[in-house]
Amino acid sequence: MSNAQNNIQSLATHTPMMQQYLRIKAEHADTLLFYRMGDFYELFYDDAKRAAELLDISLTARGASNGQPIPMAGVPYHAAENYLARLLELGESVAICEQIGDPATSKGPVERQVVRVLTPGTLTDEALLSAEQENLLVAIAPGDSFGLACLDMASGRFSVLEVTGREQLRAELERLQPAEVLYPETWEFSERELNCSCCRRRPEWEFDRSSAHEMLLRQFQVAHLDGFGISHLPQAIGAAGAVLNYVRATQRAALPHITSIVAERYDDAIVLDAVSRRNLEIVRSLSGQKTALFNVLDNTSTAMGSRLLQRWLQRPLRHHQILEQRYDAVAALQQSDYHGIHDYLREVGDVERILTRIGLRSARPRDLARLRSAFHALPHLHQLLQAKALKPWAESIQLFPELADLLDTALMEQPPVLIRDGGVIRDGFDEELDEQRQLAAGATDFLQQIETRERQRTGISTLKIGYNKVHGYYLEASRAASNQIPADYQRRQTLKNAERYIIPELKTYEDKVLQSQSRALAREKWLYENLIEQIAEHLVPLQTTAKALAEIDVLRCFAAHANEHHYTRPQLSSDVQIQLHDARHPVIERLQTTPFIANDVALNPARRLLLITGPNMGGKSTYMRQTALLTIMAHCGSFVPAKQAVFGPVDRIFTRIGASDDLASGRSTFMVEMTEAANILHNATAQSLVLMDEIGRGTSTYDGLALAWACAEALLDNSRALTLFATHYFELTQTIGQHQGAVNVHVEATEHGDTIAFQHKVKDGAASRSFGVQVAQLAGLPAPVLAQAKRHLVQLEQAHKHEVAADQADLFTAVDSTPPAIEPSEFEQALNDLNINELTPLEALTWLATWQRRLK
Ligand SMILES: Nc1ncnc2c1ncn2[C@@H]1O[C@H](COP(=O)(O)OP(=O)(O)OP(=O)(O)O)[C@@H](O)[C@H]1O
Repeated sequence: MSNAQNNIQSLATHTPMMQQYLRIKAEHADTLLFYRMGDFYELFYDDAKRAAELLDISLTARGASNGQPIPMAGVPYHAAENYLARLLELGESVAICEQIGDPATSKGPVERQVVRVLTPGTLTDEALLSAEQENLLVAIAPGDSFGLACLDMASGRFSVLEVTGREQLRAELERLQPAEVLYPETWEFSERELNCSCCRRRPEWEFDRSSAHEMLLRQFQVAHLDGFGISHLPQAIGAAGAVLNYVRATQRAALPHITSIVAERYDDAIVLDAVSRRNLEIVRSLSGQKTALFNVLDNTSTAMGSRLLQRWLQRPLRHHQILEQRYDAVAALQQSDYHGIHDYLREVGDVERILTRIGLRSARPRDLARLRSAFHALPHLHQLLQAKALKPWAESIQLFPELADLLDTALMEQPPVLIRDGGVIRDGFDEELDEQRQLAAGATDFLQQIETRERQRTGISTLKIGYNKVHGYYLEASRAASNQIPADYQRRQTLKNAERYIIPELKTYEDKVLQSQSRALAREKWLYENLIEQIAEHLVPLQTTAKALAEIDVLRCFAAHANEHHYTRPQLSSDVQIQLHDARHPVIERLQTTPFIANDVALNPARRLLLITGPNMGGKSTYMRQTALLTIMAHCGSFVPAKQAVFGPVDRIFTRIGASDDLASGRSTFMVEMTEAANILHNATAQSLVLMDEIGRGTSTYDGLALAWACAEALLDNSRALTLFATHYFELTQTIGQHQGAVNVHVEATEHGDTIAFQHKVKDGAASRSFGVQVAQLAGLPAPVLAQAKRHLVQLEQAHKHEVAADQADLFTAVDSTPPAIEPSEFEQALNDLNINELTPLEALTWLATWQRRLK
């Protein structure tokens, strides 16, 4: 039991303020409570210890309550955002408890209330969010299938989906990368499976379908859910209910920016399992560096465009009609002034998130300033999007001239960050505000007149008027001038070198200044809220506009790549195939300084398995990966780096690339490899693209070869998937390579003496050798080890040949049996060079003894 819980049992023994704290804390047991005390947020007891540790701030004590010192840690109110961001990043949630009563009129502690609970998955504040990434809250409703609901709180995008089996669930979680996951408390599983650092058990009733249904109807103010196409997804509706329940509880406000919900169908997109997503380095690279496909493609103009590009890459669509529409748009944008569109989109900025803050009434003055520049950019953008193919987008973009006017007249040119101190609304916008401001300014002028007059009266040239919260307005003079102070001055404060005085006249004007200032501020806040209210009335068309702008941003980015890097419009076909002419790897061709060699790919039912052989470092993996990446790009609507590209239907992409131990789940390299292969063999269909890289290498040669052989056969005969199968088992070129539907291809390399040159060109036919030893030499393996390896290689190849001859089986005959040239060892060379005829017996013995010593 925590200290706080202990303490609440004996509330009466605490100070009144601690009683209030403990009562509020009891309702927020799992969250850190930021308790407002004047200019600080303070944390007490266990919260204080935890925050002190996580934030590296000092842990002190605040007085005592119930006879014990109270552990306390605090952060200044004005710097709280930084601390909050760090805590949320660490997966913590924070309840913000503000003073809502008036300290002047309160008896006992000022009334306080939790106004918001910040959790990693429900953030909307600009300072707490990363502009580059979506921040998703996902709820899982387990049952026969898994219902998933996913809310991007910062944009209001809400979607549901149902998947079957844990593998699909894992793949979706890998795609979504949620910031926070909710699940019913009765669900038995390991949180590790959820791929999220912040998992929360929620009461079962929050997932109840019928109350979820009711909540959704209320949220969208509709009579039934048919219009959203989610009625047939009962599990997912339960999950959506859990999301809404949670967000309501944490935000403590209406959620007007969540205006619809969409059903995603699992089969609408090319399915990528969790492993393949990671291996293909689509959005994140395995090394953590910015070398994923997304990093190369992302030259969007807005953060909302960049996030959309990630979403598209994570979920390549199978719907050819939508893809053709996107290709048409990219082609039209290629011909348009896409640099101009880029510049205007930069003016638009992250409208998507600003609109959410407008909806939640938490927008800041600079949000409105950015919205104003967006409104100014809209007519220009509209003008630039006149091409026929861009009509669907142009029609969704409205111009909002009346809101642009409103913001032009209402908002200062460069408003401050916060409305708190005013200075946001322009002069001339509101008569009453102007009047109060003039009064405040007039009184301030008068104060200045008093200062000048008093300087003359007293003869103290340094006399000046100042203000602080405790003493109000005062006149300050240096201590040296104290003998010149008139009798009507009343001393209020003594400083090291100065004295502060007040006079009755000053007090009168102080009241006037403060009153008019606070009236002006109150009026300004009211006007500001009104402004937000007026914009919020247009929330739905504004959101539609933002969505269209984000899509145009991504399509414009595709058009720029197509022009600048010679990408080609893909052709979509209803016949199963992937035909690429002169295709390049979109990432490697940009990152490496040497020229990239383009290659062809021809996969179709008659050529459904390409058995790729060739030297290490030859480019086998690159060739396979580029085929998958181009398939993904084409299915996002992007053009591709190739001279020609034709894609038939693709339902899934599977990869079995590279292997690493999965020590955490107790699986060895070989086990991981086989589990991934099993998944492919169970699930691949004739429309799947399968990449198999060196399957079987994790075990003994014959076991590995036998397994690779059997897997390739199963892919050819059962799944009939389009397969790229890279191997160093050359025996397979004679077995699988001759199978109907399979074709041998190889990456070219030429040997020059002891070294090897890679051509990286993929050609029909089988390769004969791996050149492993030569590649090892390039890698800097010590010369004696290399020489030894060459000798072993000859022995092994000869033994292998005899074995095969003995079995009279020609199946495993090495394609190239010429043993590589072997360099004599140093000893052999020395022996060879020895002229025995010229040696005395003693010299011969000495020579022998020297070599014996050396070899020992
Ligand atoms: N088509 C190409 N054009 C230019 N360079 C290439 C090409 N393909 C590969 N390379 C270069 O060769 C390197 C090795 O390629 P890759 O990893 O694909 O070889 P591999 O055949 O799979 O090797 P291994 O059998 O050792 O796994 C790449 O990192 C890249 O720098």
